Parts: sequence; C-alpha cells; structure tokens
Amino acid sequence: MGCLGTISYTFFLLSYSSRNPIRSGPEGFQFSRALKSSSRSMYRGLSLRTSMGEETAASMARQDERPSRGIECSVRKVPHVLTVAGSDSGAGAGIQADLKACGALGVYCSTVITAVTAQNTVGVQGVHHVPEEFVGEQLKSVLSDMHVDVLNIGNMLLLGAVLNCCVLEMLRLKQECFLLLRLSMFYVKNSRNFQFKAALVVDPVMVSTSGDVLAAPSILSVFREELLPMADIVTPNLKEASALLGGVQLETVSDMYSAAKSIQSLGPRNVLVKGGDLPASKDAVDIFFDGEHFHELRASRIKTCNTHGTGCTLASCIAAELAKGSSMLPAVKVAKRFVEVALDYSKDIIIGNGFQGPFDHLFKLSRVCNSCKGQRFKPSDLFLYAVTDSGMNKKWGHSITDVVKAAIEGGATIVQLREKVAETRDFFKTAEECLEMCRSYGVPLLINDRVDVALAIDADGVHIGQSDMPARVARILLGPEKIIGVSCKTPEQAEQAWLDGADYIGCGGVFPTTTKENNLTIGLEGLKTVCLASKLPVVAIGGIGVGNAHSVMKIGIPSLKGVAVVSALFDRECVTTATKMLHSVLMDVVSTPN
Ligand SMILES: Cc1ncc(COP(=O)(O)OP(=O)(O)O)c(N)n1
Ligand SMILES: Cc1nc(C(=O)O)sc1CCOP(=O)(O)O
Ligand SMILES: [Mg+2]
Repeated sequence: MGCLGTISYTFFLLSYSSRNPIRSGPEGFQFSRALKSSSRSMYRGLSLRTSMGEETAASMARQDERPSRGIECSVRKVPHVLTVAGSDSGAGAGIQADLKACGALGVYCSTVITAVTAQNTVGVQGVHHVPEEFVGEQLKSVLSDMHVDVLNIGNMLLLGAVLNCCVLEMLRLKQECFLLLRLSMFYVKNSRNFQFKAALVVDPVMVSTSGDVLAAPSILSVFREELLPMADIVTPNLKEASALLGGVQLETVSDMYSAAKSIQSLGPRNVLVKGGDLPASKDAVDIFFDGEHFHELRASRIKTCNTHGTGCTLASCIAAELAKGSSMLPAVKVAKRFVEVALDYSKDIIIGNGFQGPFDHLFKLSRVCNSCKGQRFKPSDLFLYAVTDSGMNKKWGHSITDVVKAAIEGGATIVQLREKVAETRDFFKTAEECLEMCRSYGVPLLINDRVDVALAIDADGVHIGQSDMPARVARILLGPEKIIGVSCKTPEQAEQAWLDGADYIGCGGVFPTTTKENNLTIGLEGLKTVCLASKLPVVAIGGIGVGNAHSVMKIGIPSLKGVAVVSALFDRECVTTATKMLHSVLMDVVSTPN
C-alpha cells in the first residue's frame, strides 16, 4: 500500500478550509469535526486521536515543562523551515542550498530528503530515490517533535513516478502539519506569545535550468490538482509555468502576467513566475500575483555562470522570511534581493569544471574573511594608530578622506574614525569612502563608538570605551572576525575586555590631553600597571606626540605595541609630515637596543 493508504485520519479535524487553511488565525481555532477514521496509522506521531497521537498532543502540552537538558537557560523560539527536497552532492541546489539559504537568513532548517543525487557542475550522474516509507519516517520524526513554521517543498520531489504517492502524502502532511501547529498553539497560547504562521512554499521543479523535464506528465496533473491548491506560494520558472499551463509559449513579460494569473486560478494563494530565462531581457524580471494585484519585481541581471541552485535558494529564502513572520510580498522581495546579492558576490568564483557552477550563500561570512585577507588582526598594526578628529579637520580645512590618506602615507598602521558630531548619514558616507581608501592601502579601518556604522559599511572593526556598548555585545553583533578595541584604565577593565572577546586595549590618558574632555590621566605608571596585567595587546593614548612617544615605548613591556594619537597628527597643517615624524621616533625606539 502506498503512503496514501497508510495514513490515519483518526483525529479531530480543526475547523479547516483546504482552500485557505492558514488564513484562520488563533481566533479561528476550534475542534469541530472528525474526518475519516482508520484502524492503522503509519504516522501515529501525526495522528491526534490514536494513542500515539494523543501522546504527541500531550507532549506539545508539556513543552513548557520539558525536562532541563542540564543547562539553565531562557527559552527562545527559533523560526523553523522544514524543507522537503533532494540532496545534491555538489551542494549547489536541493537540500544543501536550502540549508545554506535558511542558515544565511538566520532560520533553523530541518530536512526531509526525498532523493539522493550523484551530481556535480557537469550534470546529474545518478539518482537514488529514498523509499517513500522512509520519506514518511523523516517527516514523522521532525513533525512529531519540532515546531515547524513553514513547509518548503522543493527540488527533486517530483523526480520519478515513485514519488507520486509522496506528493499526495505531502498534501496530508500539510494538513497534519497544520493540525500539529494549531494544536501546539492551542496548548501553548496561554503560556507563550505564540504566533501562528504556518505556510507551504512550493518550488515546482519539473524542468531543470538545462531544460530537462524532470516530472512525468502524470505527476503534472497531481501537481496541478492536488499540490497547487494547498500552496501559499508557488514559484515556477518560465518552463515550469509553461508546463503547468499545458505547454503555452511564454516569451514576454506580458506572457508572464497572463501565466501568473492562470496558475493562480489553479489554487495557490500567490504565484511568482520567474523570468530569469526570458530572452532579451536586461533585468531579471519576476511577476508576483496574489490573486488581486500584480507586482513586477526587477533585479539587475548578474553576468555569471554560477547560477546552479537559484530556484531552490529563492524558495527557501521566501520560506525563511515567512518563518520569521514576514508577509508574502516582503518575503519574496527579500528572497530576490538575497539571490541577487549572492550571485553578484559569487560571480567570479570557480567551483567545479562544468558549465553551471554553484554560488556562495554564505557570502556574508566569507566577505568578512576575504576583507581581512586571512588574518583579521595583527597586534603590530597598533604601532602607529591614527585617530581622526572632525574639529581639527575643520580648523585646517582638511577633508577626512584627505587626512586619512595623508596619515597612511606618513606611516599610520591603523586608522580609527572618531566622529562625535556628524549626522549618521553623513558619517556613514564618509566612513564608506575612508574604508575604500584604507582597503586600497591594506590598512585596517576601525569606527569609534558606532557598531551600527561599522556593520553597515563592513569596516574592519570598532573601538569602544567603558561607557559605550559592552564589548561582549559588540562581539555578538560583529561576529568573530571583526577587530574590537576597548579603552581601559585599570587591570580589572583589561581583564574584562579579554573576557568579553576584545582584540586589544587602548590605555590612557598617559598624559593630559585637551582632545578628550574630562579624561583621567593615569600616567606612565598607570600604563605600566595595565600593560603588565593585560592579556591583550595594548596601545597607549592621551597627549602622546613626537616629544614623548619615546618615553612611552621605552617602558619596554611586551604587551605595549604602539601609540594612538589624535592632535599630534591631525591638529597639523601637513598630516603626512606630522605622521612621518612620529613614525620615525617610533622606529628609533624599536631599532635602538635598551
Ligand atoms: C585607541 C583608543 N583608545 C582609547 C580611546 C577612547 O575611547 P572612549 O573611552 O570610548 O572615548 P571616545 O574616544 O569615544 O571619546 C579611543 N578612542 N581609541
Ligand atoms: C580619544 C582619547 N581617549 C583617551 C583615553 O585616555 O582613553 S585620550 C584620548 C584623546 C587623545 O587625543 P590626543 O592624542 O590629541 O591627546
Ligand atoms: Mg567611546
């Protein structure tokens, strides 16, 4: 017996509209009628009236009382997509793409694997279908235990007639998934702020990008008649849209509008017809139709061969955004933007020898690593640390980019933008320009205080003080690769900076300064104390210039790596000359034996 016949529907069905099951929110929830009953239940974990089903329901009721896993921690709900798809050994598409896309968007992704392919960038060398019972086993495992927000039915599901049953199974499971979600909502609604947002995303992979038809005609009808009416969104490419509509020619944007409308009339609540293959189109145009309104979504067409997996990725991103609570159109827009950026980022990467390569979903991570050229922070970068000051630039009629360039040409080894008065938008723009400049010289650029600006421009890091955002939080926000410096005046602060995951400390004021108001001067003795205690590299700051830099560096404590200066460089007519002079003093210290 196929999967279909083995499902038990011995459970109370919720007030349920198969046309629009997720539209009724918590208010619409009620047990109303029993559906069919059957004595056998293969999927007892999904059945709510069998003993196993009652257990499932009960276990949901107990979620708040779940036994401690040995660690005391608060409970945080994670958006969760369950993706049902095939495995791509080349990892560009299928399950692997779904996992990466969801991960990149901060959403948990569980998986049900329907087929395993031997595949690379050259082609598909083999397909091994997972037996349908075992597809069911996987579904049961996930759905009976975990809270799933969105079901994403993707690539490879329809590959091979054997999966016919599984398509139908999906229909049941979609219903059961809703039931579970609604039940879990019922049980937890008094104890948690639970938002019901289950949805079904369907990527109708029937025709591959290379033009191969992956779905048998019999499956097409199952698809049209059974799966589409359940879908909250279906995302066909031009060839799939054509196949769904009986082979109509789709050659223009106007054809795509008609196709979106016709497919929507088959039942899905929303349709996204993807025009990536549209001939003679400058942009990548997709047509979104929600049954009432059309939206023409355009993105720049990225010139790249690395497009394998874009369809799965787009669908997964939509699912991920829905799981986070987004409504449909914004989810589609975010997904499209994600794919565009990922393609652009990956346009020149080379993986495999085939014609169509994969792209990098985790570009955000690699961007950080690449920008640091494999070594994110070198303590020696603290040697001559230039900290800018907009007041001084104004006084001398200097632009910030000019002084940054001048300082670097004079020998600055790291630059910090310290901007206390500018509007955020102006600072953001300036910081972007300075970053480009610093990158061209291979000098790290840090942002003073503003973790948001550092993140926005992808700067190399931040410098924060004792009254700024805690370094521990900045580390969480910036990730492991960015440089974080912390101002410290005491050994205790230095210890805390180390615990919080900082990379270096700035220690001062070594001498009195007029650049920073009400700054406590700790003197050379205070500097020595902190340097001796610090597990992190130290840069000295405060009133340091050509006249006293020598005495600072001469304390000779190994953790002291350099000096940070503002006025000695920037309260000068010629910043390059001032920087060169300080650089030469510092070089004298390191080249003179004690
Ligand atoms: C290298 C370096 N050291 C110390 C400071 C001072 O930071 P903070 O105490 O946060 O004071 P402000 O610079 O924000 O006024 C620094 N900026 N750089
Ligand atoms: C920004 C800053 N932080 C200090 C600290 O002691 O933490 S002293 C200081 C100002 C340093 O400017 P100048 O080089 O012109 O004295
Ligand atoms: Mg600060």
